[in-house]
Amino acid sequence: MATAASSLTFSTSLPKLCRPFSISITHLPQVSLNFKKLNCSISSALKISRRTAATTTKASSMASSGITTVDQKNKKVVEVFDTEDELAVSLAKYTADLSDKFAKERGSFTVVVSGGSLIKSLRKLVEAPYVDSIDWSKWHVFWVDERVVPKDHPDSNYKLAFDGFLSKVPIPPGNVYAINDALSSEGAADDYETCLKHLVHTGVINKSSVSGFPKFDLMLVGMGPDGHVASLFPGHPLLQENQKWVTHITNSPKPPPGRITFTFPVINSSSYIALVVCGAGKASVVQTALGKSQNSDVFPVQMVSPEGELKWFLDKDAASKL
Ligand SMILES: O=C(O)[C@H](O)[C@@H](O)[C@H](O)[C@H](O)COP(=O)(O)O
Repeated sequence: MATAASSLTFSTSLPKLCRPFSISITHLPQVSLNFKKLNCSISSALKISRRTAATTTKASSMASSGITTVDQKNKKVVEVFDTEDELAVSLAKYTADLSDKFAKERGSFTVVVSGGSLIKSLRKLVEAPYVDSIDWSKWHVFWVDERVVPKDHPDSNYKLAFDGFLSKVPIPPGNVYAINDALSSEGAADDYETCLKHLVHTGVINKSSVSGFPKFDLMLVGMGPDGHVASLFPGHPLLQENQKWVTHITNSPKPPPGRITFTFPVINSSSYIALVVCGAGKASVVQTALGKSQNSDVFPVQMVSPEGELKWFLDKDAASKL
């Protein structure tokens, strides 16, 4: 495991983007919307089965542990856990399995994280058996969105991930791609996009043969109570961005206002997306996205439709209206 240090210098091999930076750490340290997929009833669209039993169960009883629903056509899986702790155990295994798969297949594993409660849900990865069994040297870590603040600021998604996860595993520092926080929001977004282009060019990040956008191996993302993902908020024009890989927002409804964010074409080119949603405050949006709600709003989370597999990790509170 990585050890704490009072001052760490992270550097990347990139001259322009993801420039080398220092941080002092005191304590250790194709947007084509497929509306056919949206608002469909789970009972009609998904094959529902118990993971641990051979019996078929009804959609209305989803809110109990170990129930998996599979939409084979759209490669969508919904799993509901009794507790967030059980969810975290399953999320760690899912991530570790994909790490093994991609490390073997392509010699690197490109992982994108969000901020928010997701980072806490990754805590089992830094425990046995995964902390010792995962080949962390193959990991390359990116942010699906970042607040444009210094890296040691309490609002920084980098700091959140570093304190809760990255400082506890031996990922090579040069494989951790933080934003250049010396730039404006617009400059940081352009800089991050140039960084991604370099890494696609050098083959670290795959490129989608379908969309032409970067194809990350795994995105681990949360969802806000308003249905936002990354920094793509309901009703915002950025939802329609279909050219840029990374864009910026200066009026985020969730503070702080200045952020960069991946666009939907990048998100939806992914091989795997784990959408991690916990808490009763998110149950209504989950119901609209996955259940029988008559709500005609289209939340950003409903625009998540990767080339590969989408897996929802829900706790029973978030699934309580299904
Ligand atoms: O920078 C951010 O604000 C996050 O990346 C954001 O997109 C987050 O993932 C969701 O808001 C869910 O956050 P919670 O899980 O904490 O509700």
